[in-house]
Amino acid sequence: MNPVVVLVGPMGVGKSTVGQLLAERLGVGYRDTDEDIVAAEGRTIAEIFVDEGEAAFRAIEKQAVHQALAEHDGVLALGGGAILDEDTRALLAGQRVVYLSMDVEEAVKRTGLNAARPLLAVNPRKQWRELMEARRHLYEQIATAVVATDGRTPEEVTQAALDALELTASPGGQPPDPRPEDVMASQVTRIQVGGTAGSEPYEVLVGRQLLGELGGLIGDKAKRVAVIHPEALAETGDALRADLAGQGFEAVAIQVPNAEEAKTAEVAAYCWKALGQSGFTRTDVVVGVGGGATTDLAGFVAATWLRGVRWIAIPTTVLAMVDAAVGGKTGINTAEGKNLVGAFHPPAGVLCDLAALDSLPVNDYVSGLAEIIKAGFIADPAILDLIESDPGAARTPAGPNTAELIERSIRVKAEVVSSDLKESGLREILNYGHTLGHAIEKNERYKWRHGAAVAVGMHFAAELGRLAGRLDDATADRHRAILEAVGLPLHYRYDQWPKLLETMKVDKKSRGDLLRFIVLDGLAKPTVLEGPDPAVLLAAYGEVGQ
Ligand SMILES: NC(=O)c1ccc[n+]([C@@H]2O[C@H](COP(=O)([O-])OP(=O)(O)OC[C@H]3O[C@@H](n4cnc5c(N)ncnc54)[C@H](O)[C@@H]3O)[C@@H](O)[C@H]2O)c1
Ligand SMILES: O=C(O)C(=O)C[C@@H](O)[C@H](O)[C@H](O)COP(=O)(O)O
Repeated sequence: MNPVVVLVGPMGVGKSTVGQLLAERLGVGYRDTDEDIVAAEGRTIAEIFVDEGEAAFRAIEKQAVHQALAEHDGVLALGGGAILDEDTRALLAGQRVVYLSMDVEEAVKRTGLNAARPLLAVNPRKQWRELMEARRHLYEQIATAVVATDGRTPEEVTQAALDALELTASPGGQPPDPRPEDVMASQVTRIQVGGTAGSEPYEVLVGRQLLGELGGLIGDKAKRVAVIHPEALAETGDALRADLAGQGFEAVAIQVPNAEEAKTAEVAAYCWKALGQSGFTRTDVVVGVGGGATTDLAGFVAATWLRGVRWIAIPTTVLAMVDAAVGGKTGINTAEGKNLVGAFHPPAGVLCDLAALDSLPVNDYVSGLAEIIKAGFIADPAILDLIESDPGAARTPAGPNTAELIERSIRVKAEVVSSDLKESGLREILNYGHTLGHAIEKNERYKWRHGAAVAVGMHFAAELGRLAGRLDDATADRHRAILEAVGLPLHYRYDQWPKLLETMKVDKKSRGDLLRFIVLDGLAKPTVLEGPDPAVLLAAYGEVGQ
């Protein structure tokens, strides 16, 4: 007999609450090995620890866990340290195991100085950090699904576990057959970028709990690590710095302004100064954690310091995950335009931890959908189908297709930049919607979200394609429908056209006086439209301007 689901994770993560909810939803029984121990011993776990010490408790626990694994066919929750035992881990291999995770701050918030939890009686933050460090890889080793609990209600965690395991709730019904082979999907996805056309290969990882990968990416040559983060992620930046310091690096956190305010020469100079003052050498490493503005800046700082040092991107917005952090375009804005100063400098690795998206404001989340939709129109129409199947769900990280949308979009970008890193041809297709989009951003002094401007820009590009006789009506109309359905804008001020046109003339795709736009010849058939008739351009803007 095997449990349908085994729940593991640190103490206080909510295994009992979620376990009972899961059991209810699956129509099976619930059992908790900590409760078994307390009932059999007639003492609390804290009392066993105090009376006999941890080793004796672990022996009692091992026996209780092995018995429950053999007897129980419902949902089984294990104590936080049960996985420390090698035989127990071996028994769990091949079973459906869900690791409920939480970060250290959340753990301290939930359990604090709770004396009933014997391992955390003093200095809880330090103890938690050590406990997590020691156990995280063991949880991950045996887990078939990892479900983050931070900021989620027990009901949301339960649903996430069901989704991750692809289990259907069947209240009162038969428990599903365990299908261990179908649960690996929740593991980390690795997408390779580069490795062709003379560029170094690197990986984009998509999943949860990925920070354990950071040390390996930094490598053993680095002595110093600079963590560049925006104001909004001050705690994350500092926690990363502290973790890296704990691993023996001289780690500094460099806080920069949120969003586009970070992409200036002044902020880049501030970062250079911080690197200079910390004695940053060629073997040291920059880590950029944040949205696309932060990763663009961090990559640029890494590209320019000592003419180029290693950097790692930890994107925390959907837009940065699917686009900005991948592909090595780094840069800053100037008063004259968007990204006018920059360098091609690919990262050594990209860690897309989906849990980061839970704290992202909805407007920033939706802004990222513009680049996902772009990837759909230029290369992978399945993306459009997924969004159209439930546009409301696409607006939130809890939607059922979030990981697939992100991974598909990254694959589009990875394929393009792998064959044309420096934009000598094919890579221009990634600029779909950006020619007008960037002009709008500049006109708004970079106060508009990038994705919103790109959405208007894609609407314009679709109308331009249609009026130039390239794009069929159905595909052009599909632009409006899908952008509108997810809540992205389609229109901009009509009276601004002369200014926008002037800005577009210095777009990076322009050659001399020749304006160049990416348009579609059909769905997923991007092409370049050179020197369009000014009357056609104005007519296309007539559809967009209001
Ligand atoms: N290099 C490229 O290839 C490329 C591609 C696409 C876009 N970009 C650039 O990316 C930028 C836009 O990136 P963006 O949409 O990620 O915006 P952003 O970086 O401005 O982030 C949006 C806001 O969310 C905050 N934030 C980030 N992560 C958060 C989180 N997890 N929780 C709460 N708040 C969070 C940020 O501090 C910021 O205030 C633009 O500058 C654009 O030009 C670059
Ligand atoms: O990676 C690319 O190439 C792109 O064009 C992706 C765009 O989504 C992105 O906004 C990029 O920063 C634009 O680059 P730019 O060269 O037009 O500034």
